Parts: sequence; C-alpha cells; structure tokens
Amino acid sequence: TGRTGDRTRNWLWGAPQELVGVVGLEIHAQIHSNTKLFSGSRVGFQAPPNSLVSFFDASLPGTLPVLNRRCVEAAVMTGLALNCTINRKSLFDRKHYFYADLPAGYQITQQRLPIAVDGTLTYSHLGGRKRNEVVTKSVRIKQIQLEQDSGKSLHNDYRNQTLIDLNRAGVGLMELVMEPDMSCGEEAAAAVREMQLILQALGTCQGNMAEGQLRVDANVSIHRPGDHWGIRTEVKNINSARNLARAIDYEIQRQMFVLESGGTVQNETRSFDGKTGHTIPMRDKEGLQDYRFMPEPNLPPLMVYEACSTAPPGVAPSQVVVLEEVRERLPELPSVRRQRLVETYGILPEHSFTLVNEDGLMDYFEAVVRETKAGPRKVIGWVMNELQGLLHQQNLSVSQSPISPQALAQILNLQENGQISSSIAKQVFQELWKTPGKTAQQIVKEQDLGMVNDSTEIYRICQKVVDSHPDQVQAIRSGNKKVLNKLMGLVQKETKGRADPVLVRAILEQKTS
Ligand SMILES: Nc1ncnc2c1ncn2[C@@H]1O[C@H](COP(=O)(O)OP(=O)(O)OP(=O)(O)O)[C@@H](O)[C@H]1O
Ligand SMILES: [Mg+2]
Ligand SMILES: [Mg+2]
Repeated sequence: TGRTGDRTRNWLWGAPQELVGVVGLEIHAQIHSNTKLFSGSRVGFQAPPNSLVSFFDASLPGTLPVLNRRCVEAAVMTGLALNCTINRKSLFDRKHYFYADLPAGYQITQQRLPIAVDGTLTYSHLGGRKRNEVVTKSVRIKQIQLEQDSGKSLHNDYRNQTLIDLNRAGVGLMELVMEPDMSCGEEAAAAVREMQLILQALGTCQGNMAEGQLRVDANVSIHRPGDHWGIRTEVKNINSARNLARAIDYEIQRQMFVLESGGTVQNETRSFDGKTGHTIPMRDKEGLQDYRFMPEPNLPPLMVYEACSTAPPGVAPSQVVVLEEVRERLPELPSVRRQRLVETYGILPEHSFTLVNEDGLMDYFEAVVRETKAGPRKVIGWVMNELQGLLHQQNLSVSQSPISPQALAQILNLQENGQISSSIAKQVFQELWKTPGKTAQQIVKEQDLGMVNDSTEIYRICQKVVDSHPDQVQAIRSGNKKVLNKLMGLVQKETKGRADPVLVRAILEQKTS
C-alpha cells in the first residue's frame, strides 16, 4: 500500500493513528480418546501417578510409535468442522527441547506439513452501543497439527524436589494455530468459547479449560493500522476464557505504556497471574530456542483418503481414515443449531446464543416447548428471565434446577387454560423452586391462588373500586383512558391477582363509559 510506519508521514495526513492490539491464539486441545497418540496406554486424569505409562511413553530404547487412528479421525473431523483443507498427506517431525517431563528429549509434532490448513472459525459476541446486538466475526485458522502432550512436573518446595508424572506423556493433542486476526480480549474469549462448543459438539475434545483439556496461548502485539506488525509476546498459563480476556487486555495496555514511554517490546514468553491480573516474564523460556526440527524417522507419512475406493489395494478399511466417512458423522454445529432455533421457534438471535452456550439450556427449553400449549416465545421469556434469574442467583447449572422442564410446562399450562393469572404463575414458580416435591396444581390449591371464576364476585369488587374513586372515574370519562389501568390494579389488589384481566377491563370500561 506504500504506507510506512513513519509517524511524521501519518501526522502529515492528519492525526497519528491510534495504536491497536493484534491477537493470535494457539490452542492445544487434548484429544478425547481412550488411548494415547502413539501407544496403547489408557488416557485418564484421576489415575495414580505413573500408572498409565507404556515403555514407549517412558522413551525406553527400542520402542516405536504406532499411530492411533482415532486421534487422526478427531483431527480430521475438527478440521472439517472448521472449514480446513485436509492434507491427504502429512508428516511428523521431532521438536527438541530439554525438560524433565519430556523423557525422549523431543516432542513428535507436525511442523512441516500438518494434517489440516487454511480454515476459519466464525464467532459472535454481544456488541453495539447497548451491548445487546449480536456481532459476528471470523478468524482464520492457519493450521491444525497433531502432537504429543508432555508429562507433568510436580514441584514440592517443602522437600525441595520435583516429581514427574508421565500419565499425560504422549496423550494426543491438536494444536490449532490461528492467524492474528483479532484485536482484543473480548474477541479472543468469544472465539475460544465458540471453539470449545464446536469441539464439545464433535466430541473430539472435552474442552474444559480449568482441567487443562483446552490450553490457550495468547500472542499479543500492538501497531498502528496500516503499519507492519509489532513484536509479539506470548502469554501462557491462562485457565479460563475470562482470564484470557484479562491477560490480553492487560498485555495490550502494558505494551502501549512501554512504547509511549520510549521503550521497545521484547519478544518473550510471559505468564498470567490471575490474582493480580498482570503478566510477568517467564524465566525458563528466556532467549531464543533452537528446536533442531528433524523428520521423525519412525513414522511413515500420514495418509488420509477421500473414499474407501481411493485407498490403495490391500489396505484394510479399518486401517485408514476416510474423509467421506468422517464428513458423514459430523454432528449439528453450534452455529447451525442457533439458526435452527431462531427459524423453528421465532426467538431472538441473542436468545439462541444463550440457549446454545449454556450447557443443557437448549434441551431444557425444547422439552418445555414440547410439553406446553404456550408458544415458544412465551417459553423463552420464562427460561431467560425466571429460570436463568434464579439459577444465576444461586449459582446453579441447568441440570441442578429444582424445577424440571415438565414442572415449568405445567405452570404454563395452568396459565394457558385460564386457571391462574400471569403474576400468579410467577409466584407459583417461586414456590415450586422452594418446595420442588410439590406440583403446580397442589400449590395453587393449597394457597388458593386459582382465578376467581365467580363473575358476580368480580362485578362486586369492580363496583366497589368505581364507587370509592370518583375522581379517577371522572378523569376516564373526560378522555384520560390511562387511568383505567390504575383502577384495574386496584381490583387485582383486592383479588390478589386472581381475576381474569380481560374480564376486569371489560367491566370497568362499561362502568366508566
Ligand atoms: N505480530 C503478531 N501479533 C500477534 N500475534 C501474532 C503475531 N505474529 C504471529 N502471531 C501469532 O503467533 C502464533 C504463532 O504460532 P506458531 O505455532 O506458528 O509459532 P510459535 O509460537 O513460534 O511456536 P510454538 O508452537 O513453539 O509456540 C500464531 O497464533 C499467530 O497468529
Ligand atoms: Mg505453536
Ligand atoms: Mg507459540
């Protein structure tokens, strides 16, 4: 474009451009599989230390890797879901570094030719002036590579010891590398959240960040739009989407401060401290590492075939990964699911986000819709306000709700049948929450909350209200129809909200005409 980073020149064209953040993520997703990437050891996280370790995992001389087909399928399925090109042939490499939890002294990864490349992840977050509009963006996926996880070092400061647990050594990982297309913490958090939902829908990774099944490294730099990219730092040890956003926004601010006070940003690895909200340089990663990459001699190229018929003759179908078959098994993805909810039920896009993002909420909503005569738009109001309200207040998940979808459907049915009013329905909901053993009908009966069906009684109460409020009646007669609502409120107060509002309005209109 011919633009340079020269501030003077920018200044000549107008005010210097603001510095903006540039963010690129590397996501390590543990593959959900029974056994490790290159050995038959079981994958498990609660097992006693070093109980799930084969000779290969411990790098005993003479052991050889055997590629786990399920891990390859998981990577292929993830690549397809992210619109990647699946490389029909990919290669494994050795990446060398010295660390106690890496007994071989190298990690087998895919540096030169990874299994999937050139994808996109589309994600959304709430934006706009009132922060209630769904803003949709996308980030390019540079590549997905298969690699081994390392073991775990357990530092015991008291005994001045480091113990090694190799249970995790050799577990299959997918490293998803994104292009630096994002600009702030909020975008990165939304993208990771969407990735998490996709992986969980596919079943290729369980996606729990706190348990380390999904580990995100944030690469952060700043520059002026149009200029070259700035020098990046890489932030590690981020254990939740919220902390990811905090770490990135802190890092952008820190780098701005460094530049504005005349310094330069160092290309370094930093660690996020959730307590202080700061990032600090990581000592052990200082300096440029030379990984001495080399082709892995013990593994042939990894081949993936379009169809069974394109596999070479003599190869057993159980030995190969076939794209056609994996494509067929792709489940409904979160974005498609949201669209389906909006189209099927006529609900707002932002509500479809909440339904899909909260574990179990969509199933809850659809179960209520199936069991009630109330329309889906009415049900969504209840799920978003009454249900979510109490769940959040008490820090419960949907599966812990004391009110089942069936019980909520019963409340709504009572209202639809004209047996209780809408305000009473809410009251019954609150009661049922406290005493989940009961049914909505029982509560209505015990507390005498049913609609007053006796119309002479309603006429009597309306008359009483009209007689005792001559000024208001006068106002209505002279054209101020809004005052009618006040009289309606007074009638409902007398009946404790149990009179049919349509009937009350009709009677009052007649009496004040
Ligand atoms: N200027 C930049 N600002 C922010 N992010 C960047 C910038 N340049 C590159 N990135 C991001 O840095 C990441 C580079 O990851 P990649 O795996 O290719 O290499 P690496 O970080 O050097 O290696 P390793 O896998 O050992 O961490 C990508 O996510 C990319 O989007
Ligand atoms: Mg990387
Ligand atoms: Mg990196």
